Amino acid sequence: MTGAPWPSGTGRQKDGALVVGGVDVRELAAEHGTPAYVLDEADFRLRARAYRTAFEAAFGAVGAGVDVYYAGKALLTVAVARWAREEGLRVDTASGGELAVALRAEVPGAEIGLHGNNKSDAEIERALDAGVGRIIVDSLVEIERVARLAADRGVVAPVMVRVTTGVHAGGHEYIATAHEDQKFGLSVNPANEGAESPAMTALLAVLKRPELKLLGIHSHIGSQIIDPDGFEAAARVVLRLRADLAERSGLLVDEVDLGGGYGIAYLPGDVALDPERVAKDVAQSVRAVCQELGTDLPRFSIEPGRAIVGPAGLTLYTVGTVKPVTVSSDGGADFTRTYVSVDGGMSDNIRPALYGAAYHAEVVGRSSSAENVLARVVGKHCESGDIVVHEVQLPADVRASDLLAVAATGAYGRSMASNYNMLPRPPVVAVFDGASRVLVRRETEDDLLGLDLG
Ligand SMILES: Cc1ncc(COP(=O)(O)O)c(C=O)c1O
Ligand SMILES: N[C@@H](CCCC[NH3+])C(=O)O
Repeated sequence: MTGAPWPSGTGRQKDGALVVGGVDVRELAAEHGTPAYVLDEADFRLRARAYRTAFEAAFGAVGAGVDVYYAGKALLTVAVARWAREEGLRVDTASGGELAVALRAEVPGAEIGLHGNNKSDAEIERALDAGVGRIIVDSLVEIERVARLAADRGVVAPVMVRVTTGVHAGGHEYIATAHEDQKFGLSVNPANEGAESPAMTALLAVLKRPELKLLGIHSHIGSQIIDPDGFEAAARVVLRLRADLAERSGLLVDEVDLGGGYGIAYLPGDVALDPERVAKDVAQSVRAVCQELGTDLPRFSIEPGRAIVGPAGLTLYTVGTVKPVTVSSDGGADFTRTYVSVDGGMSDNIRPALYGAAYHAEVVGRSSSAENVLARVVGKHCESGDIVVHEVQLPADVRASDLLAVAATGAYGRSMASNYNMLPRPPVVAVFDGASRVLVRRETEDDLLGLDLG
């Protein structure tokens, strides 16, 4: 077993045990316990480099520069932020907490972006004090607040305006972000015919404030996108808005950010978005649009998160209760589904419950010559929707104390984890070149009880 959806270089030993980053998962389980998030450092670096080099090459070829920001919301630890930076990426943050991690990792402020549809004054102040390279503003009221807080400090805040292009893309309604009826950004479409669009109003409002420097326009259309057409469509809308703004104000802004959203393989046989292909397609289309509009090419940036860290991670669990359940099906024959319970669940991966996300799992501590059976991997929470993998074929002899790994959990697993049912959150363990290292330690009951003041 090698290749997607597992980290590159993952394979089986002769006795059937899975090896990731050169480390046998049985060793990982013995040393760090389960459940554990395992992160293949080499795979992360490979993907970070692949995105940077693909976009630099494609955009360079059409005469445009590009910066790649790693979207920290997918998974941000101090080491991960350092890896991103060492691979030539900047870091995109979406809260004061993420900003704190990036700063702890000594990412220079100038290489950090701050997002958020509801930033607090404290978060904006922290960003200004850290000298972040850009604050992506999300509303008219925020423009006024950033300007006021910058004025208090006697600084000029570099800002981008997040716009919604109306391009609908992404794997699930909750992760599509550029349609009209949701909370992010300012629409490029006017509320009434002939009126000014909220996006244009915001851009002009920024230009009026001497405490703000308008760097450019930002668009993020959604997440887990497999068809690159959405990026091209959104780029076209943003470049047109940029040209309209130049006509209105005389200023052709320098930068355009196309956001993140690059899709990955979750299941065997899934095809991930190819960074080289999407970079080439988008670069060629932005050159064509700029030619049509008669404008110079801006500097571009992108913000991939999932595509860098998702496939680099897997979650290692120990199997507990195994229960065959007879399922009666409407009109068809009854069938048996084997419920395989593991020692984590929706607290370490909420994505199946939240988005109906599909994952792949294998028994990884041994080989088995048993036939496969239809299985459902479930967690240990008090919730019937606590499903880790809806449907997967597992060997019929799957049993308590087996190690089970779920692939492609690097993104939005740990970062969206909770303590539901007072479960301590699992550690993040990096593997590299035959050795493992804890990046974030396992929580303990004392950690949780320490928050409870009685
Ligand atoms: C503004 C912004 N940038 C980047 C990302 C990262 O997205 P992904 O992890 O899908 O690349 C997101 C999340 O969807 C986002 O909201
Ligand atoms: N959390 C989402 C990604 C989108 C969030 C960022 N806007 C997921 O797990 O797929």
